This record gives sequence, structure tokens and C-alpha cells, in this order.
Amino acid sequence: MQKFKQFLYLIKPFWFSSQAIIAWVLLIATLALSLSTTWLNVLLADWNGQFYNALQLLDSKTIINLLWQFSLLVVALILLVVFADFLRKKLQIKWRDAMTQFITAKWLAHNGQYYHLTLQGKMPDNPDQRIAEDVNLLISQSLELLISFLTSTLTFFSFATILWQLSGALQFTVFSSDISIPGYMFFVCIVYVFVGSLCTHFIGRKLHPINIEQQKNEANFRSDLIRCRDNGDSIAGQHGESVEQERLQITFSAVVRNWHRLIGKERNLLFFINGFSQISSLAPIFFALPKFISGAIQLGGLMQIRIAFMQLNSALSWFIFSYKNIAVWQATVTRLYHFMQLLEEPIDNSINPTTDNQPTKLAVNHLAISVASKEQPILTTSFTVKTGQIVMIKGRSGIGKSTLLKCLAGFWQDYTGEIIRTSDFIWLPQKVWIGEGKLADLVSYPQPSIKYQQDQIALVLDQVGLSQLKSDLQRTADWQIILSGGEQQRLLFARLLLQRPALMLLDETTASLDIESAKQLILLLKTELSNSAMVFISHQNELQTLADTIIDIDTSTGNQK
Ligand SMILES: Nc1ncnc2c1ncn2[C@@H]1O[C@H](COP(=O)(O)OP(=O)(O)OP(=O)(O)O)[C@@H](O)[C@H]1O
Repeated sequence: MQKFKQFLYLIKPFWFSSQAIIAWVLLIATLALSLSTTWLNVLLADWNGQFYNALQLLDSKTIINLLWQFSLLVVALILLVVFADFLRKKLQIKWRDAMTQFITAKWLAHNGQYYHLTLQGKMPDNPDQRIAEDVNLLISQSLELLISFLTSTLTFFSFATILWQLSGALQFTVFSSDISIPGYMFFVCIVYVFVGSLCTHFIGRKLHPINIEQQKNEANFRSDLIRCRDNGDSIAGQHGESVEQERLQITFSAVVRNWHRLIGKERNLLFFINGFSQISSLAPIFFALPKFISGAIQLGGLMQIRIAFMQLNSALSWFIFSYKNIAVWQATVTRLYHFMQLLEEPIDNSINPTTDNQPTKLAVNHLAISVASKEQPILTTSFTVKTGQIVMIKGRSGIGKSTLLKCLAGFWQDYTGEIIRTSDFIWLPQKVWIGEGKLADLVSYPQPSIKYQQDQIALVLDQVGLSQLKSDLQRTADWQIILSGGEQQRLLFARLLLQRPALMLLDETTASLDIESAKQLILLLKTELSNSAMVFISHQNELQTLADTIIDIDTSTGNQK
């Protein structure tokens, strides 16, 4: 029941939205076509009865008539099956498209929830897998299970009546009293399947947790491969291939270990399921044989009973044959539900916004920042940054400069004191990432380049010393690899000139540049963005002359000029 609640929570945003009208139509059409096959199966069962009876009587005219009927029934059945499958797949991609968009939007929401969760160590493993694979799996399994469940239910009601009527009453005597069980084959079938379901559950009950583990291990392996691909330069440069191979082997051995557990359980289940389905094809003949031998039913009747029993058996065995799929479905619902819950958790952002156009862009009062690994706060400080001002933060490596900037950007929650900050700010972290795509779009990121005049983009490239790239603006390439470290940092400065944020928080954004270029770029921002303010971290002492305030974290004192 809890799984259904979680499932409803996941599917509600799509199925109860206005864009779901076509999906509802597709769902109803798919169900109608799938359920119609049950009706054709009823006709086929009746056809079987007539055919075998005609065969027993050697009635050639009826046999030829029935063969014509058979061709029509088969053509209709093929059409229904093919179109039901086609419409189901159309629905599948429509639903997946909407759900993927919904989850991606939640994951990459503007409040930076994904990064908050990462920093707090709460981000669940492999969000990429949850979005790419789990969504697909959830949708395909849900449709598969829904359609097979409804078809089975309809088959049950259709063939239960037929089997009841065909099998007649079973009469026997116990302690000299006559007992008659009407529709006894129906009850035989129910007991038969009930015992089968109990055995299936007993054999396969461990599959659910093992499936969850398998999905997690596969995703871990894939993300380790991606990490290797993305950091190829560092690995090759330091000859770390064998370490990485070993790491990959360790991750993959978890996949293999769990796979062995999975196939062991699946083998046991398959033994039972296969045995059960083989026996099921003969069981009805065995149970109905006494009636046939006594002459109460003809060969056609026996065949009809066999078909009705098998259809009823397959309808009632839905649980047995869907057991593995249900286990995968449950694992997927659990993974996606917990992912979505985390994405919807409220963010505790205690930074107070300044009102628009105030001269103070940032005020930090009695700030004390802590990290989990250290008992005492790693730094304490107070300072103010007004329009046009530049604050430089310096201090020895590992003292907490980057954490301070992360805190000012609103992503580090473990602090006391007060931060008042404009909401119009850009934080450039220490690790440079310029993105992927057309160069013009990388300069204007996160806005599309068409939002700006081409001249504007060319001008900022000139200003930051990247004039040689102007002819490449429309070129898509792996710019993160092509551009040098310094060129990438120049590109970040070009972005700031286009974006014109009220406050810039820059973490070693000039570290790859020579001192003269670094000075020029900081001065460029100061003159071009005179209505903005800047806080920058640097180990380059020569930049001190450009700052209005220097915060030396070693002593935690602001050195206002
Ligand atoms: N997510 C985290 N969990 C635990 N400790 C952290 C975390 N982030 C940073 N720290 C610790 O906080 C301290 C300050 O780190 P930070 O990156 O702010 O230093 P820094 O002054 O910017 O260093 P550098 O000049 O080398 O870039 C370090 O000891 C670091 O290990």
C-alpha cells in the first residue's frame, strides 16, 4: 500500500496536468485494444470446442467453414496485438518526456537544491541514473503491469463463467452421503494457482532488495567510468591508469557479486515458474479426464475445458509471472520517491536580502564558520562591501577562504552570525568550468547568445584579451579542453562584463593569469561595472593595491584602506 502511495506521488504531476489529455486518450485506446484480445480469446475457445467436435464427427463441411473463421479471428488478433503495442509505446515516450522534464527541472531548480544536497552529503547516489533509467523503467513497468493486470482480470471473469458451465458438477460419496460440487474445475483452478502463488512468493521474496542493490551497483560503476573519462588528463599525466583500473575492478566486482545473488534467486524462481507452466498445460486434462471417460463430455468439450482452465490459470497466475517485474517496479518506485522527496525538502537559507539599489551589497556581522571535521569555527570575520568597492580575501591554504565564499553565496549552512546580501550576485568557484557548446553561448552563459548583439560579445572578448576567438564565436567544440587555463578565466571575466551582477564573489579567478593581466582584468571590472561590488580570493599579493579592504584570514581582521 505504501508503494502505491509513493507511486501516486510520482505520477500525479503528469497525469493530473492539462498536458495529459493526449496521454489519457492513448491509455484508454491501449487498454481497449489490449482488453479486446480477451474477447477474441473467448471466441477462439468456443471455436476450439466446435472444431474438435467436428473433427470427432469427421464433418468436413463444418471443418472448412471453421478454418475460414479461424483465419479471420487470427487476423483480428494480430491487428489488435500490434496496435496495442504501438500505442503503448507512444504513450510511454510521452509520459517519459513529461516526467523527465519535471524531475530535471526539480533537480536543477534555481535555488541550487542539488548543490545544497551535495554539500550536506544528502544527495542520493547517482542522480543521473535515477533520471535517465529509473524514470524509463518505472513507466514501462507500470504500463506493462497495469495492462497485464487488467487483461488478466477480464480474462478471469470471462473464462471463470465458461469453465464453470463446461466442467459441470463433480459428484462423489463420503461416509454414505452424496456430495456434489458445481463448477468443480473452477475451484480446482483457484486452489492450484493459490498454491503456486504462495510458492512463488516464498521463493522470490528476496528479489526486491537484491534488485535495488543491482541498480545501485550498475550506476556506481557507470559514474566511475565517467569520472575516468572526465579526468583523463590528470590520470594520464600522473600515470594513474592502474589505480583507476583497480578502482573500476572493485566497483565492478560489486556488480558481479550481486549479479550472482540475483541470478541464483532468479534461477530458483524460474525453475518453479517453468515447471508450473508446463504442468499447467496438462493439469486440466488430468482433472477433467474422469468426465471424458464417463462420456459426460466429448473431445471438443475436453479441449474447451483445457483452454478455459489454461486461460483462467494464466489470469490467476498474473502474480506468479509478474513477480520479477513487480520486484523491479518496487525498487524503482523506492529509488525515485526518495530522490524526489529530497529535491522537495525546503532549503534553510538564512541569508537576508538587501533591498534593491542600496549602496551596501554585502554586510557580514560576527560571522563564525564551522566545518564538521573541526571542533572550533575555522574562521570568524565581519566586513561590509558597498557599491564600487573591492574586498580581497587572503590567507594560507586550507584556512577557509573558499568556504567563506560558499557561505556568502548561500551554500554553506554551518555558521553563526548575520549575512545581508543582494540577491543579484554571481559566485565563481575555484574549480573553473566553462560549459559545453557554441563559443558565443559560453561567453553569454547562462543567457543564450542571441540575447546580446554580436558586437557586444565581440567587445567583451576584446576587453578581456580574447580577440583571437572572435572568428570562432559560432563554432561548437570542446572549449574546456581547447582553451588554456588562463583563457578560460578570461572568458569568465567576459561573462561578468555581459551579466553585470550587483555583487561578484570570485574564488581565485585570476590564479592562472600573469600578475599584469590579473590586475588589468580586476581594474576592468571596477571601471566597467562601477555600480557593482566585488569580493575576490587570491594568493597573488600584488593585487592588494587594487582592493579597498583586505581580509587576512590568518588574523581574521579586515584591513580597511
Ligand atoms: N564539505 C566539507 N566537509 C568537511 N570539511 C570541509 C568541507 N569543505 C571544506 N572543508 C575543510 O575546510 C577547510 C577550509 O577549506 P577551504 O577550501 O575553504 O580552504 P581555502 O582557504 O579556500 O584553501 P585553498 O587556499 O587551498 O583553496 C579545509 O580544512 C577543508 O578540508
